[in-house]
Amino acid sequence: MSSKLPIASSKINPYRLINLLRLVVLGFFFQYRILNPVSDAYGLWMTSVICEIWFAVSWILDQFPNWYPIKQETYLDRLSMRYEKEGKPSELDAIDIFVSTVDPMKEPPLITANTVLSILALDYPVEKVACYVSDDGAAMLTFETLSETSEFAQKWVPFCKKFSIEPRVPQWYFSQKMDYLRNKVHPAFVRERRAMKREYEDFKVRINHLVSIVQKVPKEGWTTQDRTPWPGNNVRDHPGMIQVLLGQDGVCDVEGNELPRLVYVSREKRPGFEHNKKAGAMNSLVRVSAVLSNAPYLLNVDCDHYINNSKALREAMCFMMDPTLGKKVCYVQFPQRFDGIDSNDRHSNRNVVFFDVSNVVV
Ligand SMILES: O=c1ccn([C@@H]2O[C@H](COP(=O)(O)OP(=O)(O)O[C@H]3O[C@H](CO)[C@@H](O)[C@H](O)[C@H]3O)[C@@H](O)[C@H]2O)c(=O)[nH]1
Ligand SMILES: [Mn+2]
Repeated sequence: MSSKLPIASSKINPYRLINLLRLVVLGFFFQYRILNPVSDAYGLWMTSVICEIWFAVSWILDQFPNWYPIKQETYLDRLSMRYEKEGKPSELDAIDIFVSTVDPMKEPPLITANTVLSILALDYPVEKVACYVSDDGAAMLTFETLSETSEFAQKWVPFCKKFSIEPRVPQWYFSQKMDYLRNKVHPAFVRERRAMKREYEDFKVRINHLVSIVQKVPKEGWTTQDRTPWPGNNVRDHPGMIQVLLGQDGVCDVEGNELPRLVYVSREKRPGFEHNKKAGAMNSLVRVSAVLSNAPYLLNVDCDHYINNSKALREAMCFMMDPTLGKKVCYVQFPQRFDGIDSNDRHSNRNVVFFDVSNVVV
């Protein structure tokens, strides 16, 4: 196969035009209603009839995209062929991944740890992945959790890569009710899986222990292991904190392979300054990552958005690094799926149409 073939393809989406049309019609209608407020019964009747007609037309317009849906395809093998030539270092572009968290009591540390593990175990050249965790809660609990996570990753990452585990999120992987031996041919798999499950349970207990300790804050505030006070003891007034946890000093996994970089960041907070929530956190991560790894691409996830497909970065790069399509694409949005939905599904999280059908790549 020629390496000149496109690595992603995309057809024009007529939906944009239809939406524009709907907006224009709706705009005219509202303008008409505002200029001619109704007071009599006939006017009210007319309004409801117009609304009904409009919703019918609108529904018909909604059907068009189904007749000619936008179709996007990625070709992972071609991406590899083009940018990962045998005997040469990979030419895939580097990606900095941002994870944000605030309050470890509302966003449990075990969830953040799982998200980070799913990132560290991604199928992408390790030297091209850097994971930055923004802690807006300046919580020592989050810091300690990440430190434990970096230790556990040294076992979890090689296990995932050796046996092509999916998804690379221990909590979800071990709780799946499926035949985990399917397609597994390695004789050591069962043994190593059992050992890894035990390791994960130990890890979970260590994190639970950390969570239980922080329930009672000492009077003088937290102190770090070297007895210095934790700089984030005052959440609203503290200096910036940056700690590289993986990806330096030659820390390798248990098989001797390198791991992606993992960095803890808690931006400076001072009273009287607007911190702009997540957007502010993302801004400071852009600055920190620019100094440390400065990758040309960024991936942004919340602490509870774990990556459920180890090839996700490659999928996105098919669009970004395609010689023709890549020039027109500025971001790729991944569809969201929800786990642990309550039985009544109050927020309609099982409805995947919004993410799967109207998902956009612009
Ligand atoms: O001061 C803050 C406040 C929030 N966050 C983080 O921002 C993310 C989203 O905040 P959350 O309150 O959890 O909003 P959600 O409704 O759960 O998230 C959805 O809505 C957000 C706001 O539109 C988007 O940013 C998210 O990506 C999207 O998943 C979380 O990771 C937070 O940890 C910060 O880093 N700093
Ligand atoms: Mn959230």
